[in-house]
Amino acid sequence: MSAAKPFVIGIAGGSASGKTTLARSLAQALGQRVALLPMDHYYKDLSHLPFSRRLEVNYDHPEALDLSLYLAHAEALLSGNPVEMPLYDFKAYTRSPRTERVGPAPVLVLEGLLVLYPEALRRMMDLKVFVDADADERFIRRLLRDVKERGRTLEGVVAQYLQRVKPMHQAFVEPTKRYADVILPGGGQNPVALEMLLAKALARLGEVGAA
Ligand SMILES: Nc1ncnc2c1ncn2[C@@H]1O[C@H](COP(=O)(O)OP(=O)(O)O)[C@@H](O)[C@H]1O
Ligand SMILES: Nc1ccn([C@@H]2O[C@H](COP(=O)(O)O)[C@@H](O)[C@H]2O)c(=O)n1
Repeated sequence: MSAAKPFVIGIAGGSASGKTTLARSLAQALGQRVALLPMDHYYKDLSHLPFSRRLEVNYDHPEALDLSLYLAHAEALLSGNPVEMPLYDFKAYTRSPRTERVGPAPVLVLEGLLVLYPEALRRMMDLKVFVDADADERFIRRLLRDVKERGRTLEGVVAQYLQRVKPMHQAFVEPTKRYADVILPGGGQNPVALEMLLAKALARLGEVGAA
């Protein structure tokens, strides 16, 4: 007997809106019942390019991501098969040589800047969430995070934000908000929103168990 189709939650939103925070809170609450596929790990492998050339890439354009591989991995998990998820190294601006095995689970969370961008991904989702936060708050969070965790400088974060992050957000990320079933204001630390998403996922798990 084949397993029931997973309940698929898509979590999109601008950079540093709180997508990862929300997805991790869901994963923590659901434990083994969740498979988490962060799109951040699916930036194209640029290990063939010298470091200086990697710095010139526009990482906020959909072309920077290996969306075909992301879609293939999401489809595999939806069909009950495990995947070897690439791991991305933000300090090296390329893929790490290591991968991480992600197994199928009753709840599949697809999280990332552009998860609502490809129609094929949207069609897979049972619940589409857009995490919203004011641009100034996102910028401040990103600045703190990128300097602390992603090996960036203050000047570098500011230049990248003005030249690429902001215009690409307006061109590719913000327009996907219209596809969302739920828009969560205030970022990824919204306990009421978390409770609501959990209730929806648990209700679906209950239905699956009863079938
Ligand atoms: N509601 C919030 N208030 C303040 N800081 C937050 C909030 N949500 C997330 N953060 C912090 O902002 C940074 C970016 O959050 P993250 O979840 O990584 O965003 P995203 O995945 O959307 O880029 C992290 O350092 C995180 O701890
Ligand atoms: N080498 C890279 C690859 C991506 N980025 C930035 O990551 C942002 C998306 O991740 P979030 O967790 O912030 O959603 C995106 O805005 C890219 O600019 C990077 O800086 N370097």
